[in-house]
Amino acid sequence: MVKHLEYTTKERVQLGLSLPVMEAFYTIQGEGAYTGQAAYFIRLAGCDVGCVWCDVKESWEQDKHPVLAVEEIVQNAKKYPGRLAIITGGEPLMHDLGPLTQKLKEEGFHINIETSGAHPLSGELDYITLSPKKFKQPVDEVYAQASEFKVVVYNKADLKWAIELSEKLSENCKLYIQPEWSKRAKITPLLVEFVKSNPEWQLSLQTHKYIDIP
Ligand SMILES: C[S@@+](CC[C@H](N)C(=O)[O-])C[C@H]1O[C@@H](n2cnc3c(N)ncnc32)[C@H](O)[C@@H]1O
Ligand SMILES: Nc1nc2[nH]cc(C(=O)O)c2c(=O)[nH]1
Ligand code: SF4
Ligand SMILES: [Mg+2]
Repeated sequence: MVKHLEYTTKERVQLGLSLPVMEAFYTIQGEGAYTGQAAYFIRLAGCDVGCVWCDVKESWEQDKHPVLAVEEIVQNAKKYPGRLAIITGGEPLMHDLGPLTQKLKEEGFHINIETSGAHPLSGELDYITLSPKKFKQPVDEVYAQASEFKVVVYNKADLKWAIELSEKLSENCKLYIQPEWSKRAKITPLLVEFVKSNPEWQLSLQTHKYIDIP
């Protein structure tokens, strides 16, 4: 019998050949060590972490967003002059990032990921931003591989939690604390004092929100 070579959409997503994309846009990285650099953001849909203060809750339900072939995602990225791609979500590690990152690499992209670390790594990633969540904690592999650790601080107790978790990171991982956006007026002054007392940590602000760009 002849084997079917055509995959269903569901099978293509399982293999990472196609991915659900909520949005993709060319902007400036607003957070962390790459702040200020032009970047093409690919926001994959689907998240099972459920942060109460998540600023993109529309991304959570995978089925509400179109599924695109990775070739199409990369063709769209290539329309812009920058060659920094940032894969975010939703939780991008819920998907197999092998085929997408392979195509991006073929086109000369440097690839960063924004992740909660709640699922194992996949694909070829140049820079891993781990932003841990109490709602579903990171797996050990992501702690070990993280380039940058970016803890969103919603209340004062989160600072103690950030220090405890940072024990699991590699020695050269950069450490950031970032105010939760709705609490920024109250929390930012605390974070300034924290960084002054703990200079191995740096302050990350969501600068894109202050200047009202995507
Ligand atoms: C929307 S998440 C998507 C990627 C991944 N799910 C994660 O949480 O890292 C992108 C970044 O925004 C941060 N973030 C989300 N909501 C935020 C908020 N209300 N205030 C500050 N940072 C927030 C996350 O912690 C993460 O670093
Ligand atoms: N400009 C800009 N920078 C960002 N850095 C991380 C973002 C994200 O939502 O993952 C983000 C975003 O949504 N916009
Ligand atoms: S893990 Fe990221 S996308 Fe998912 S709910 Fe938390 S902040 Fe939002
Ligand atoms: Mg964002």
